[in-house]
Amino acid sequence: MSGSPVTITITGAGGQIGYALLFRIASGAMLGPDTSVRLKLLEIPQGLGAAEGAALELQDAAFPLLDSVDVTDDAGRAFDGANLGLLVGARPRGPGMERADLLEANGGIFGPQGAAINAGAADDVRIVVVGNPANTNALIAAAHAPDVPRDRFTALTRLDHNRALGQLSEALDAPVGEISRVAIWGNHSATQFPDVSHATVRGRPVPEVLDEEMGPDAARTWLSDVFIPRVAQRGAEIIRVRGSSSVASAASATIDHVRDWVHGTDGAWTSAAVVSTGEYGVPEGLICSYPVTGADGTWHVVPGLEPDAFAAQRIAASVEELVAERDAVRALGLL
Ligand SMILES: NC(=O)C1=CN([C@@H]2O[C@H](COP(=O)(O)OP(=O)(O)OC[C@H]3O[C@@H](n4cnc5c(N)ncnc54)[C@H](O)[C@@H]3O)[C@@H](O)[C@H]2O)C=CC1
Ligand SMILES: O=C([O-])CC(=O)C(=O)O
Repeated sequence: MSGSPVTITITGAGGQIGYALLFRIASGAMLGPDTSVRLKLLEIPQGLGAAEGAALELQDAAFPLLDSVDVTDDAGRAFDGANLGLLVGARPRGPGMERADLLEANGGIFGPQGAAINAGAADDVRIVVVGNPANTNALIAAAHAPDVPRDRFTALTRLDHNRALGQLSEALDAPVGEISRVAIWGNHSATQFPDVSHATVRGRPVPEVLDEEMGPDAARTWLSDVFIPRVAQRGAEIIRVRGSSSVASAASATIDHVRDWVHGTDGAWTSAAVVSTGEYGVPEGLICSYPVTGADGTWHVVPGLEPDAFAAQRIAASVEELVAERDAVRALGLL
C-alpha cells in the first residue's frame, strides 16, 4: 500500500470512536510509518460540525503522513476512490426501539453506503464495519455492493478478542504478548463465544495451565461462569461503569484489525468477522467471527479445528442469532 497515499473513508467521523481513531490513523499507527493517508470523513448533517472540528485539529497536529482531509455528508463523495472504509457511524438503539426497528434504521444507512462503495471505491477496497449490529450491517453493505468481492466486507470482533486477551492476562498473570490462539466465534453480541480451548500461554495450553492453577472443576466453572460472560458482556460493563460505551478500546481494536488485514499476522491468530464460505458449518454468506490469520492482504479462517461439544453448542447458538438477524433484514427487504 505504500507509494501514493491510501484513501481512507471513516463514517461517523464526528462521533466518539471517530475522534479516537483519526489521530492514530494520521500518526501512522494503522498503516505504518511509510504510508501517507488521505482521510475522507463522512457524517450526517448534524455531525458535520464535530467532523469539521476534528479536521481542523488534524491540521493543527501537523502529521507528516497526513496528505489531506475531506469532510462531507455525501456518501458518493466520501467513498470515491476509497482503499479502506471504516464504517463506524450507525443508528444507536433509542428508547422503545425494537431490534427490528434498529435493523431497519441501520439498513437505511448501510444499504446506501454499500451502494456508494460499489459505485466509486477503489478496486482493492477493504471494509470493516464497527457500527452495531456490526455483523449484520456488514452483510447489508456487502449485499449492496455486488461488484466488490464479498471477502472485502468484514465486521469488528477484534475488540472482543482483545478483551479476552486482557482477561486471560490477568487470570494467568502473564503479559498479553505471551498468550496466543485465542478466538472469538459468532456475532459481536452477548452470544459470542470467546474460546480458549486452543490458546497457549508461554507455549503451554491455557486449559492445562488453568487446570493446574485452579483445579479442573474450578477451571471449567471459571471459564463458563466468569470468563465467557465477562468478555461477551464487557461492552455493557463499560457502559455501566463509564456511563457510555467503549471508545478508545474500540478505536484501538479497529486499528489492529486493519493493520493485521493489510500487513498480515505472520501466522498468529486473531479474530475477525468475515464472510463465511461454509467453514465450521456456518451458513455461507453470513458475516461470522472466526479465528483467522492475515496474509497477503486477505483473512484466512484457521482450518482444521475440532470444537468440542461445549464449543460447538456455543458457536451454534451465536450463529443462530446471526441467521435470525439475516432473516429479519431479508424480511425487511434490506438484502
Ligand atoms: N464492533 C464493536 O466492537 C463496537 C462497536 N461500537 C459501535 O460503534 C458505533 C459508533 O460508536 P460511537 O462513536 O461511540 O458513537 P457516536 O454516537 O459517538 O458516533 C456515531 C457518529 O455516527 C454518525 N452517523 C450516524 N449516522 C450516520 C450516517 N448515516 N453516515 C455517517 N455518519 C453517521 C453520528 O452523527 C455520530 O457522529 C455504535 O454503533 C456503537 O454501538 C462501539 C464499540 C465497539
Ligand atoms: O454495546 C455497544 O454499543 C458497544 C459495543 O459494541 C461494545 O462495547 O462491544
